Amino acid sequence: MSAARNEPTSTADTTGEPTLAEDAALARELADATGALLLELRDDTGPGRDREYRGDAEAHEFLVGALQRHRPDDAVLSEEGTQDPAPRRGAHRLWIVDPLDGSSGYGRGGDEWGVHVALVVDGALAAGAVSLPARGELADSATVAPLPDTPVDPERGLTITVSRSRPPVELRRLAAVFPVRTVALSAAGVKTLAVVDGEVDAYLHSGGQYEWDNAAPAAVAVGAGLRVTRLDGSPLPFGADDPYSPDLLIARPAVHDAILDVLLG
Ligand SMILES: Nc1ncnc2c1ncn2[C@@H]1O[C@H](COP(=O)(O)O)[C@@H](OP(=O)(O)O)[C@H]1O
Ligand SMILES: [Mg+2]
Repeated sequence: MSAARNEPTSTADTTGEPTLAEDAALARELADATGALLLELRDDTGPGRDREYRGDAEAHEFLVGALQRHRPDDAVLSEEGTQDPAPRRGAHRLWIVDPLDGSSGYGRGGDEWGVHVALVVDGALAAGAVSLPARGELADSATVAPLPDTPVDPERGLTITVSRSRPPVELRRLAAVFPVRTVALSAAGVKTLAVVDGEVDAYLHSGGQYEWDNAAPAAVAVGAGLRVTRLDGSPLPFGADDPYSPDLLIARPAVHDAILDVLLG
């Protein structure tokens, strides 16, 4: 992909590190630009595996190339990049990106796919953005609107979004305590923004994922005041040699507490 595509004009301050707001703005602009590339590619190709593979490869090439130009000193972990941990081990600043999350749905032609761009500083999530181009949604950790921490209504129960292909086994334990309605969606960013937008109460996943699947969604969710943890209540891992990420729960604090009370009780 050519470097002529619209990219942010801001660059890192050479006298010091970019601010979190600058990093969040860069994440947003690169997620948006990568999403525009994927929309164009989608419109130029027929549905199927070829579109899926080209989407993964071309989005990766564009996004990682742009990050290297804007933040040349930073390390990058991309789903489509090298899996060798040596170049990123111990990095002070590590970008974790999924150039195309929900790639099989992208190949088929639905709207449940997105672009994830996140920054981890010294092992802690610092900034991130999620673009859902086919849904016209774009959110970043610095400017996302806060979600009110409304208490759980025990009569109404909880609406929980889950993987379309791999729904979590924990649902059964929750359904024994609350009325639970599930909303199956593809792609981690799609599910997370459904929580951020207040369309559902929680996103629950178990059975595995990778850091690129949840880093940017988690950053946006935390920016909106949501709580993001593993199902045992511990923080999500970021920057490990093995990017496997076993499970997660994303919800506003009142809902997060109510769900963990059941799962840990
Ligand atoms: N059990 C599992 N093991 C590995 N990856 C998983 C997984 N469940 C979900 N994922 C990944 O998490 C992302 C969202 O999945 P889902 O839509 O099922 O919730 C997808 O990323 P990709 O589309 O980037 O591969 C998918 O591959
Ligand atoms: Mg993914």
